Amino acid sequence: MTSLNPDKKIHVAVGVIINKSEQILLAKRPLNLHQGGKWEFPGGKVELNETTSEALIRELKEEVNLDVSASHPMMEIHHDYGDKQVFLDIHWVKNFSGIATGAEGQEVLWVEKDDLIKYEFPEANKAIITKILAE
Ligand SMILES: Nc1nc2c([nH]c(=O)n2[C@@H]2O[C@H](COP(=O)(O)OP(=O)(O)OP(=O)(O)O)[C@@H](O)[C@H]2O)c(=O)[nH]1
Ligand SMILES: [Mg+2]
Repeated sequence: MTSLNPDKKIHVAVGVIINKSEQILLAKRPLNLHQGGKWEFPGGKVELNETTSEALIRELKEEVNLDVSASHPMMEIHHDYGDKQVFLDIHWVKNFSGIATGAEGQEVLWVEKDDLIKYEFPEANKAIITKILAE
Protein backbone atom coordinates (compact mmCIF):
# COMPACT_ATOMS: atom_id res chain seq x y z
CA MET A 1 0.00 0.00 0.00
CA THR A 2 1.27 3.47 -0.75
CA SER A 3 0.75 6.30 1.72
CA LEU A 4 1.46 9.98 1.82
CA ASN A 5 4.56 10.73 3.82
CA PRO A 6 4.82 14.40 4.79
CA ASP A 7 8.46 13.93 5.84
CA LYS A 8 9.75 12.37 2.68
CA LYS A 9 11.58 15.51 1.62
CA ILE A 10 15.27 14.94 2.25
CA HIS A 11 17.14 17.72 4.07
CA VAL A 12 20.62 18.03 2.59
CA ALA A 13 23.54 20.18 3.80
CA VAL A 14 25.54 21.31 0.76
CA GLY A 15 28.88 23.15 0.82
CA VAL A 16 30.07 25.51 -1.88
CA ILE A 17 33.73 25.34 -0.87
CA ILE A 18 35.88 28.14 -2.22
CA ASN A 19 39.66 28.30 -1.86
CA LYS A 20 42.08 31.24 -1.72
CA SER A 21 42.42 31.12 -5.53
CA GLU A 22 38.61 31.52 -5.84
CA GLN A 23 38.20 27.99 -7.15
CA ILE A 24 35.22 25.83 -6.20
CA LEU A 25 35.38 22.19 -5.13
CA LEU A 26 33.37 19.65 -7.12
CA ALA A 27 32.96 15.95 -6.45
CA LYS A 28 31.59 13.30 -8.77
CA ARG A 29 28.59 11.36 -7.48
CA PRO A 30 29.18 7.60 -7.44
CA LEU A 31 27.30 5.94 -10.32
CA ASN A 32 25.16 3.78 -8.04
CA LEU A 33 23.68 6.75 -6.15
CA HIS A 34 20.73 9.03 -6.97
CA GLN A 35 21.86 11.41 -9.76
CA GLY A 36 24.99 9.24 -10.10
CA GLY A 37 27.80 10.26 -12.47
CA LYS A 38 26.99 13.96 -12.20
CA TRP A 39 29.15 16.53 -10.45
CA GLU A 40 27.99 17.94 -7.13
CA PHE A 41 28.96 20.19 -4.30
CA PRO A 42 30.01 17.95 -1.41
CA GLY A 43 27.46 17.37 1.31
CA GLY A 44 24.83 14.97 2.51
CA LYS A 45 21.76 14.31 4.55
CA VAL A 46 21.21 16.18 7.79
CA GLU A 47 20.62 13.61 10.52
CA LEU A 48 18.12 13.79 13.36
CA ASN A 49 19.22 16.16 16.16
CA GLU A 50 21.90 17.71 13.99
CA THR A 51 22.06 21.30 12.79
CA THR A 52 22.84 22.03 9.14
CA SER A 53 26.28 23.34 10.01
CA GLU A 54 27.04 20.27 12.14
CA ALA A 55 25.99 18.08 9.22
CA LEU A 56 28.16 20.10 6.86
CA ILE A 57 31.22 19.70 9.10
CA ARG A 58 30.61 15.95 9.40
CA GLU A 59 29.90 15.37 5.70
CA LEU A 60 32.82 17.43 4.39
CA LYS A 61 35.18 15.50 6.66
CA GLU A 62 33.70 12.15 5.56
CA GLU A 63 33.53 12.94 1.87
CA VAL A 64 36.50 15.19 1.05
CA ASN A 65 38.59 15.12 4.25
CA LEU A 66 38.38 18.87 4.90
CA ASP A 67 38.06 20.42 8.35
CA VAL A 68 35.52 23.21 8.19
CA SER A 69 35.87 26.00 10.75
CA ALA A 70 33.10 28.30 9.52
CA SER A 71 30.32 28.39 6.95
CA HIS A 72 27.56 30.83 6.12
CA PRO A 73 24.16 30.41 4.47
CA MET A 74 24.00 30.99 0.72
CA MET A 75 20.58 29.78 -0.45
CA GLU A 76 17.87 27.15 -0.04
CA ILE A 77 16.47 25.09 -2.91
CA HIS A 78 13.44 22.79 -2.91
CA HIS A 79 13.42 20.40 -5.83
CA ASP A 80 11.29 17.45 -6.88
CA TYR A 81 13.14 14.81 -8.92
CA GLY A 82 9.99 12.69 -9.16
CA ASP A 83 11.66 9.77 -7.41
CA LYS A 84 13.01 12.02 -4.64
CA GLN A 85 12.21 15.42 -3.12
CA VAL A 86 15.14 17.36 -1.75
CA PHE A 87 15.62 20.46 0.35
CA LEU A 88 19.15 21.69 -0.34
CA ASP A 89 20.45 23.93 2.44
CA ILE A 90 23.48 25.46 0.75
CA HIS A 91 26.31 27.18 2.59
CA TRP A 92 29.46 28.98 1.51
CA VAL A 93 32.56 27.40 3.03
CA LYS A 94 35.56 29.70 2.91
CA ASN A 95 37.23 28.73 6.19
CA PHE A 96 38.64 25.24 6.17
CA SER A 97 41.93 23.36 6.45
CA GLY A 98 43.29 20.22 4.86
CA ILE A 99 43.80 18.92 1.34
CA ALA A 100 40.67 17.91 -0.54
CA THR A 101 40.61 14.24 -1.50
CA GLY A 102 37.80 11.93 -2.55
CA ALA A 103 37.66 10.17 0.80
CA GLU A 104 35.02 7.76 -0.50
CA GLY A 105 36.89 7.06 -3.76
CA GLN A 106 35.11 9.73 -5.77
CA GLU A 107 36.81 12.14 -8.16
CA VAL A 108 37.27 15.67 -6.78
CA LEU A 109 38.28 18.81 -8.68
CA TRP A 110 38.95 22.47 -7.97
CA VAL A 111 37.29 24.43 -10.76
CA GLU A 112 37.41 28.09 -11.80
CA LYS A 113 34.01 29.77 -11.42
CA ASP A 114 33.80 30.50 -15.14
CA ASP A 115 34.39 26.82 -15.95
CA LEU A 116 31.46 25.57 -13.84
CA ILE A 117 29.14 25.68 -16.87
CA LYS A 118 31.23 22.91 -18.50
CA TYR A 119 30.17 20.30 -15.94
CA GLU A 120 26.99 18.28 -15.68
CA PHE A 121 25.11 18.80 -12.41
CA PRO A 122 21.82 17.55 -10.97
CA GLU A 123 18.92 19.71 -12.15
CA ALA A 124 18.47 21.42 -8.76
CA ASN A 125 21.99 22.85 -8.97
CA LYS A 126 21.31 25.28 -11.82
CA ALA A 127 20.29 28.03 -9.41
CA ILE A 128 23.45 27.46 -7.35
CA ILE A 129 25.68 27.94 -10.40
CA THR A 130 23.81 31.13 -11.31
CA LYS A 131 24.31 32.45 -7.77
CA ILE A 132 28.04 31.63 -7.74
CA LEU A 133 28.55 33.38 -11.08
CA ALA A 134 26.76 36.45 -9.74
CA GLU A 135 29.20 36.79 -6.82
N1 LIG B 1 25.57 16.49 -1.85
C1 LIG B 1 24.81 17.00 -2.81
N2 LIG B 1 23.58 16.49 -3.04
C2 LIG B 1 22.86 17.03 -4.03
C3 LIG B 1 23.34 18.12 -4.82
N3 LIG B 1 22.38 18.46 -5.73
C4 LIG B 1 21.33 17.60 -5.54
O1 LIG B 1 20.28 17.60 -6.18
N4 LIG B 1 21.62 16.72 -4.51
C5 LIG B 1 20.72 15.65 -4.07
O2 LIG B 1 20.61 15.64 -2.65
C6 LIG B 1 20.64 14.32 -2.14
C7 LIG B 1 21.89 14.27 -1.26
O3 LIG B 1 22.14 13.04 -0.84
P1 LIG B 1 23.59 12.44 -0.66
O4 LIG B 1 23.65 11.22 -1.47
O5 LIG B 1 24.69 13.43 -0.83
O6 LIG B 1 23.49 12.12 0.86
P2 LIG B 1 24.59 11.48 1.77
O7 LIG B 1 25.93 11.99 1.37
O8 LIG B 1 24.10 11.70 3.17
O9 LIG B 1 24.54 9.99 1.33
P3 LIG B 1 23.98 8.69 1.97
O10 LIG B 1 23.29 9.05 3.25
O11 LIG B 1 23.05 8.17 0.91
O12 LIG B 1 25.20 7.85 2.13
C8 LIG B 1 20.70 13.39 -3.32
O13 LIG B 1 19.40 12.97 -3.67
C9 LIG B 1 21.27 14.27 -4.43
O14 LIG B 1 20.84 13.87 -5.72
C10 LIG B 1 24.63 18.65 -4.57
O15 LIG B 1 25.14 19.58 -5.20
N5 LIG B 1 25.33 18.06 -3.55
MG1 LIG C 1 26.78 13.09 -0.10
